[in-house]
Amino acid sequence: MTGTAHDDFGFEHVPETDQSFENALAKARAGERLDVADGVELMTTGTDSDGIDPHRKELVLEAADRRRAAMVGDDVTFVANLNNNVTTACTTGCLFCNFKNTAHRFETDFDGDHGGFTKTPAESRDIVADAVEMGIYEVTSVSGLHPALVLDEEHREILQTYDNSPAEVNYKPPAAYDTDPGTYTEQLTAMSVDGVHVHSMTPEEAYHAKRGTDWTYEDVYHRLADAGLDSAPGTAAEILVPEVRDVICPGKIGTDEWVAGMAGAMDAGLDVTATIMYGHVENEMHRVMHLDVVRDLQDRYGGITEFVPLSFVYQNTPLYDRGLVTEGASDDEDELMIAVSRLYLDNIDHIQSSWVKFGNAKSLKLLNCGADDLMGTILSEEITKRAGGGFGEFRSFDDYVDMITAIGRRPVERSTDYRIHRPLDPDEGPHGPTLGPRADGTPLLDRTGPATADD
Ligand SMILES: C[S@@+](CC[C@H](N)C(=O)[O-])C[C@H]1O[C@@H](n2cnc3c(N)ncnc32)[C@H](O)[C@@H]1O
Ligand SMILES: Nc1c(NC[C@H](O)[C@H](O)[C@H](O)CO)[nH]c(=O)[nH]c1=O
Ligand SMILES: N[C@@H](Cc1ccc(O)cc1)C(=O)O
Ligand code: SF4
Repeated sequence: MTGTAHDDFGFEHVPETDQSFENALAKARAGERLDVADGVELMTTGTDSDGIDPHRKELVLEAADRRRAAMVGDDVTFVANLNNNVTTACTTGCLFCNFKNTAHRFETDFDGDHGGFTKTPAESRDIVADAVEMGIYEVTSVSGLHPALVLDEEHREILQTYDNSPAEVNYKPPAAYDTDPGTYTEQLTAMSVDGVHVHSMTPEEAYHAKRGTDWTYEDVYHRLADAGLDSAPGTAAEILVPEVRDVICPGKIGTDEWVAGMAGAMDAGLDVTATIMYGHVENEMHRVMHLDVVRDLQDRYGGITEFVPLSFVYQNTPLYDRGLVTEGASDDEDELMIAVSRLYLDNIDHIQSSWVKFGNAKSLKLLNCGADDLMGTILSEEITKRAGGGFGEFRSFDDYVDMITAIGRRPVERSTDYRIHRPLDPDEGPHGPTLGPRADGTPLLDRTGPATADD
């Protein structure tokens, strides 16, 4: 629990169990499957009152670090990717989010500024083409739920029949807006430059792409894949416990819907990632219940390539403005989140340390707490920056090699699906990506200015 007392929100689920810390740790060390009570003991270090026991914390981190080495070895991986988000216009109003701008401010007859952006498919294509030319091979794209965004023209026709109650399906025609974002399929096709891997369409976006129809998630993800989608990000997960979602994102799809969306993507043959966004109003019981939902999903489908703990960036968010939180997760909480994710998720190979959320120093430390992947070059960042995070928008391959060799590990370029690995030799250089359609080892150069110094 972060910056608030346990009972502030009257939560039914609290971090109390009958298990002992010692028993939970023994199970973790022996490689036995953990249950929720074990996870809570490890996440809280089993203390009676609020606060982490520093010695016990080290024991948990050590167990997770050993598990990481046994599961995936000592390599630290990363990708050459670009974030290209299509629009910040959104109607959902999540209280942790400052990425979005209220959608009605983008309407042609709105008198005022919206402070965000919408890109046409042609603009998306130009941005991706430029980055592919530089050597990237993955584009990650997540967007607000713009009322004019639909799956395709067939979907638009269906939504137009809701003439009398367009609000019910959250639809408005593109003509109502200054900029037409096109359809999801048009955007994905536009971004599929030279076979670049397109990582897009969270379950929340897939829900938007099927609103007002009886289409299944599997249908919709099939059609998205035909348009160029290669894998789906498991954001929108936040905390997969209803009583927490009721506080931080009451307008969002529920836990069961998120699970159904991810399952549909995997049924359609796509890889997915999974995330948790923690360090706001939730407690350690919620975090471990979330891990349990993700592990169960992976048991049934097996298509989750990596788990990404996203530490809440609080500064510019409604949760902070309204006094519902006073800060984000502490260093101890971040370390234990990564470590318990590694120990609990015995069926997911890769745990990502997100340098956007943690900065260089902490993201490297987390590679010794159970994480094995250090994200990507991204070239552009809007979610964290708008929420008040200051860790920059770019890491070059040379930065990656320097950082990873500094902690005595081997830097390895990977494909998005982790199927291709290319180790980089620190004694050579300068380093650039080689796995992209136009990647010949030429170093990626920052187009956004130098990364912000963060440590
Ligand atoms: C900004 S949304 C965009 C995609 C889509 N609208 C959705 O909700 O799935 C993507 C994710 O960013 C993460 N995010 C948003 N605001 C954040 C914040 N202040 N701190 C950390 N993560 C945040 C959340 O996990 C969210 O699901
Ligand atoms: N793009 C962001 C990611 N993760 C994307 C990673 O590069 C990931 O490894 C790949 O997309 C799939 O394997 N994580 C963040 O925390 N923030 C991003 O902006
Ligand atoms: N871009 C998202 C994070 C994200 C994207 C894709 C993933 O597969 C995982 C995480 C953020 O910054 O919050
Ligand atoms: S998290 Fe996604 S759905 Fe929620 S307000 Fe932000 S952009 Fe909209």
